[in-house]
Amino acid sequence: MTLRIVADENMPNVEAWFAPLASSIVRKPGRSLSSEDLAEADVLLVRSVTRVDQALLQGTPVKFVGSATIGTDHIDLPYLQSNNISFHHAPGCNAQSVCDWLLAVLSRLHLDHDLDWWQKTIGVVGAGNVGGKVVERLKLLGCRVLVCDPLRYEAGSLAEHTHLQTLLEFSDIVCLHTPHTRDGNHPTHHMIGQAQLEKMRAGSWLINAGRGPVIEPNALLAALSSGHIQSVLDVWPQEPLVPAALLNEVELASPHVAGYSLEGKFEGTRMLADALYCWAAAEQPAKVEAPKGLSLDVRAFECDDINEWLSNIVLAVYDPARDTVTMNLTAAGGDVQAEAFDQLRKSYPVRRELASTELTNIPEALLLRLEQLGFRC
Ligand SMILES: NC(=O)c1ccc[n+]([C@@H]2O[C@H](COP(=O)([O-])OP(=O)(O)OC[C@H]3O[C@@H](n4cnc5c(N)ncnc54)[C@H](O)[C@@H]3O)[C@@H](O)[C@H]2O)c1
Ligand SMILES: O=C(O)[C@H](O)[C@H](O)COP(=O)(O)O
Repeated sequence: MTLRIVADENMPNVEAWFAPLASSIVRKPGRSLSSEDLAEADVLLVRSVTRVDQALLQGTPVKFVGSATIGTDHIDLPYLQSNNISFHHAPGCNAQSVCDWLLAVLSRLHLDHDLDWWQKTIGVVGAGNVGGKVVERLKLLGCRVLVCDPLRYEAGSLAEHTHLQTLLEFSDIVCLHTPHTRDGNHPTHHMIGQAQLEKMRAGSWLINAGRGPVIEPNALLAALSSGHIQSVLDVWPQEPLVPAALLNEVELASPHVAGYSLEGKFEGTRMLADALYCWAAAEQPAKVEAPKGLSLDVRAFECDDINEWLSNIVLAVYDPARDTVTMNLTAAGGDVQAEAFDQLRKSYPVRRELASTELTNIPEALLLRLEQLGFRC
């Protein structure tokens, strides 16, 4: 079988994985993809910025859609199903990346705000691929963790569940890892509004790396500008627009890149390749391996305080302060416009995961803590 493939221009390794199956591979900017672009396509490979629905697909020959993401809120799944279009996504591909992003955020908050996060109560909302990994890692590191995921709890796949209101009331740090949903018994659209923000402890932290519209923007702005809470945002209520008023109030800001490790991106494409080769009943080519990661000499980051030392090592792999500076420079005192936001994501520098980093010169006193953070020592 040979297939005509149209793929988002920001998806890595498409040619390496798919060339043996393809008569053509055409790359397009995901946000402006139109049905004309798909007039001669059998396969469409997208990321989260392409709305895939009847308006895009009707009248096109597309029979397979793959999204190299965990989120599926950009896909009209019932339309695809009723039109016999095969759909596959990449659950879990970037879960480790988001978990590492969060550890980097906490490390930066430790250095800048004396936040001894490993001694705090951390509330994790949404315990799927990302939230599940985050919970496991934070518990290993000694945090007291409260978990809220009513869907998994009701399905019997979560042992402990704390109601959202209680979690907000008792957490020093709240991390959101839910999708954006409007239907069902537990929709997340504007799930965190004024009433929920008021419940949060004074001076606590709200971190969102799930989906922006889970938080009601006006209520967030009010809670931040009054100083009641502090916030770190990777995803934004009106994304891809980031209003200056909100950007100026958050402590750390990034352009929806928590899942953008090289490993996460590679894995997203690999999972779609698995699905497409299986669908086409064809034999897959050899795996495209991620290049070797960074090498760091642990002694080079030495400080008297072990926690500061550990934070410096995590931040040497990835420092969210860098993304914050870039967002603020892009905004230049105003809003980050949609095109600029997309450009930041498109040109995002290579970021590696903690587990791919080779550490040398590790003193015994740090070994266990480094392993608990996710380094392979
Ligand atoms: N910022 C990024 O770069 C990035 C990267 C990966 C994923 N994400 C987002 O984070 C979300 C989580 O990713 P994932 O891989 O864990 O997805 P997942 O589908 O594996 O898990 C989502 C979890 O949220 C739970 N959930 C749904 N509604 C809820 C509610 N009202 N309250 C509490 N929990 C609820 C679900 O039951 C599920 O367990 C994704 O849907 C995606 O939108 C963002
Ligand atoms: O849903 C996901 O997997 C993440 O939000 C993902 O990182 C989004 O990245 P994008 O597809 O927009 O490049």
